[in-house]
Amino acid sequence: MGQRPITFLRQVVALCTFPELMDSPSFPEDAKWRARRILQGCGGQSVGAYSASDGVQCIREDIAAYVEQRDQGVPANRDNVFLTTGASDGIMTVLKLLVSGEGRNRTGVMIPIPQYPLYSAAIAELGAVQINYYLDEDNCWALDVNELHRAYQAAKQHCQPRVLCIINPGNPTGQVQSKKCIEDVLHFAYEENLFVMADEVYQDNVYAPDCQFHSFKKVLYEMGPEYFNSVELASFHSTSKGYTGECGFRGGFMEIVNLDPEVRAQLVKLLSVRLCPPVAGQAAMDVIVNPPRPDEPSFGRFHEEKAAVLGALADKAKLTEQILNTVPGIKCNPVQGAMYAFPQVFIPPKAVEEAKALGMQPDMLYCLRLLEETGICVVPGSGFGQREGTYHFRMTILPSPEKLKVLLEKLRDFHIGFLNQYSDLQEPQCRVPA
Ligand SMILES: Cc1ncc(COP(=O)(O)O)c(C=O)c1O
Repeated sequence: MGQRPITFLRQVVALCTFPELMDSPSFPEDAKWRARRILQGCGGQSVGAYSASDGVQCIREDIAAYVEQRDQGVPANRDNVFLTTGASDGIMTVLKLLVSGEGRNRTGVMIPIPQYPLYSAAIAELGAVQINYYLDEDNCWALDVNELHRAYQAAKQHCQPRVLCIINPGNPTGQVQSKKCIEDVLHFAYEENLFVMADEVYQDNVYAPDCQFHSFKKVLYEMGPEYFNSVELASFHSTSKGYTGECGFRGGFMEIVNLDPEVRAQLVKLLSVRLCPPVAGQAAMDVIVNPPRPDEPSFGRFHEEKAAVLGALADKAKLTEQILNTVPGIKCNPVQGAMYAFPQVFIPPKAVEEAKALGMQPDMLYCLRLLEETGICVVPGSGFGQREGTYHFRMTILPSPEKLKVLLEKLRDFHIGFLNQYSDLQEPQCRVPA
């Protein structure tokens, strides 16, 4: 998408992978210092060696310190931190750990709809029961605790709901949940004895001025010791998102609190089977949790680059929402965070009929036609789940502002042409009130 890598991160990883560069004057001392420390942490002094299965110890310490600072002093312990191969690996491993039983005793996993499809795929692979709870599109994709109760009660008839997954900020929906909402969710999890999986990979991607990222861990702490010492919570982070976008490094971590020691032992065994996450990815994760400090030489450049990426993403989030909402028959909620817009599109009944005759979802027909006519690739809402009778697509806000504008204008022309072709001259209308 043309985003330039954060220099400091690449410098540290380059030094770790090719330590001869330590002698080069082109690399700043703070990058060398971090690389030396990481290499010392790797028993073999090389990122080409396996690390401990739960990750390089000094990186786990840096992560614990970062989480503690992020959460304004809420204690974090490196023993609860596990490096992972991207967040995906952590999410899959935790689900694997939690799913068991047969028939009515099979583990049920509550997931948001729309969801990031890793969850439905993992649930299918593990043979768990998927329990859908719907996000409220009319309320900026907020999570309503009444909907959690509804989904839980219905599912209890045929499985054992044990896990509650939340994605905040949301993919594909781009919402940032309020502190009150997180409190309600944690209260519900406490009451129903659910294991909470908080996917917080977009924690640095919050753009709306009236929104703020609240970690589930911090909110749990603020609810008091009864909650903080009992609710089982796994939170996930990654090098793939934020201002780094280093998804190819496959770096990530999870922090798990209140895990029973015997279950923890099983987790360590599961993690050990896959040896260790990529050590270069662990080094990249370390830079994110241990960036240059104000008294270090790379501080200025690092913060300039970080602010430029996040500032551009915020502008593009606004631009995407604004342009999409000028199109008749498209309604887009504010992109408060993450990296996507998930607008609702009106698909005329004639197009719906045609899609059905072709054996495909109407939004798939729409997205395929868009791809064929314009070369623009967006993902149909049916891939993420949506309320019956509504249609959406997901697009990223990642292209440069100039490119994004051109893409959105092409999309608008395509959409109007699509409506004209199928509409029988009726007024296009979205189900979501304008
Ligand atoms: C909500 C969410 N969770 C997890 C992931 C997986 O990220 P990773 O690259 O860290 O495995 C993604 C990737 O898009 C995501 O959007």
